[in-house]
Amino acid sequence: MTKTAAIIGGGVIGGGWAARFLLNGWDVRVFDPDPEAARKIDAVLANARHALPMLYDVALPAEGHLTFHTTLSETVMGADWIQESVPERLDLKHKVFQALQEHCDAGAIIGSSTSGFKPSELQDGAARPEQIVVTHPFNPVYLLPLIELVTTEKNPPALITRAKDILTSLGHFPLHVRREIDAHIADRFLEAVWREALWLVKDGIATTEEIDNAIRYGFGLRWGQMGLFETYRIAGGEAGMKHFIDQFGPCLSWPWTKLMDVPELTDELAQMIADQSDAQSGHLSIRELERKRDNNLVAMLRALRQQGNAAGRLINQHQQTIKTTLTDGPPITSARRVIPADWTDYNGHMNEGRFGQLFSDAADAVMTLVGADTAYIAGGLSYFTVENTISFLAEAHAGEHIRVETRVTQGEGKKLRCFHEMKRESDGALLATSDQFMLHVDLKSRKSCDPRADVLARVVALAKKHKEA
Ligand SMILES: NC(=O)C1=CN([C@@H]2O[C@H](COP(=O)(O)OP(=O)(O)OC[C@H]3O[C@@H](n4cnc5c(N)ncnc54)[C@H](O)[C@@H]3O)[C@@H](O)[C@H]2O)C=CC1
Ligand SMILES: C[N+](C)(C)CC(=O)CC(=O)[O-]
Repeated sequence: MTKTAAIIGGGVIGGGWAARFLLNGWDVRVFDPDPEAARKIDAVLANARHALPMLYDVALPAEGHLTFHTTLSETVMGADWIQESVPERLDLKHKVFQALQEHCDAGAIIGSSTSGFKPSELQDGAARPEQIVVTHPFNPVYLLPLIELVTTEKNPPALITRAKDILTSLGHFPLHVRREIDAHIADRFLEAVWREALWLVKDGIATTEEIDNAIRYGFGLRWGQMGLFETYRIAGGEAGMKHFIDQFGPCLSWPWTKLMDVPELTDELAQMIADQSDAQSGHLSIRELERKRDNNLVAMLRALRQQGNAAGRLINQHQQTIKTTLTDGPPITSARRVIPADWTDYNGHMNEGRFGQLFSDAADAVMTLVGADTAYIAGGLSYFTVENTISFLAEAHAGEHIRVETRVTQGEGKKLRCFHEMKRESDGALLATSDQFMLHVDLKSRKSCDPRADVLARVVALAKKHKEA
């Protein structure tokens, strides 16, 4: 049964949560008194629909239904997950929890997006404190995996486990913060870095752009794949972490940083920062900046997927849980996906090599269907493509949803031949075809041989069925 999420507060963060749930097949109800809320969520959704599917090599589940509601009761009634993302004011959050707990199921999980409040502060005075946890996301919520799940001893272990499972099923990485603390874990770092940056601007040491350059050309790249401690472990050389601490630890008490001291945010300082930021990025609208950020994030995350590391490993694991059903056809829908931005080239369209990749993925699906799957290959038998004729019929672009339809045109002995048609989902346009001829091989001798009897029987039956249809 389709699950339902209730989004309370549909601003920057609520919109991101709505997109994450919707694109993973949940129905989403939104409550936000702002008359502009639907328009704002639409804009976030447009970004999410462009970016999130590009992360995966398979199609995401069918989108859920999005509805807007004028009462809190209608929004939360029967919802499985309620995500509060109203402005960062404790009195407002208390008011919202009080009102929604009058109508929501006692078994529903209530997550708060709060950047800084501790869960015990949120639970204070609630009718059912055990339902309320902090689920602190990172912007853009639809792309960044981290959710800081902060709990108290009032939250039953079963609820915490369920919360982790649901977040994981959405492609998130739930980091369980077991001991609550103001601003959780990540925002404490972000604040420290931000404080230091404000000093550097105020003291005229660096502009906003120079500070951003110091991050994006250097340690920002390191942090994205190894974090802080693993990076510093390497920086200690062969002697490792202990040597690193001995060498650089004393610097922490030298006057390298202003540490806890916060510059007064006078109008003058705020204006200086705003002016520098305008000079740096004012030529792009917020939507253009978001699109640029999202495309960069997708490309970086896909690179991490290829290495099977950090957030990339998580996305690989999430993809395994997305169900794709292969049927005999004809035709077999052998691939369905979105074209990622990093598959396009200097001509502004999908590069020819990626057409080959897609047809190769389609052939893999046919192999799985006949039983020549990963276990079969690990056992030493497989198929090799020996001939492939591709016709390029129309351009394909980043963000387009496409599918490959395959007919098995020959299946006898060692021979397996497929005719693939790549189509655009939106209008059914035929983008390319591939006539692919494969031979069954023994991976040890690297010579052609007959398939295992059961695989051969399926290949023969499939070819017969497709010929007769
Ligand atoms: N913006 C960010 O980078 C991040 C924000 N957060 C947290 O997310 C929460 C929301 O922040 P943003 O989305 O940035 O704020 P926002 O100002 O963009 O959105 C807040 C939304 O809540 C709505 N709202 C106000 N009162 C409401 C009520 N009684 N019921 C329902 N909706 C109501 C507003 O109309 C607005 O659309 C805050 O707790 C914040 O700390 C967490 C992570 C990152
Ligand atoms: C600025 N902020 C404290 C609201 C930031 C966050 O909470 C997380 C983020 O997305 O950077």
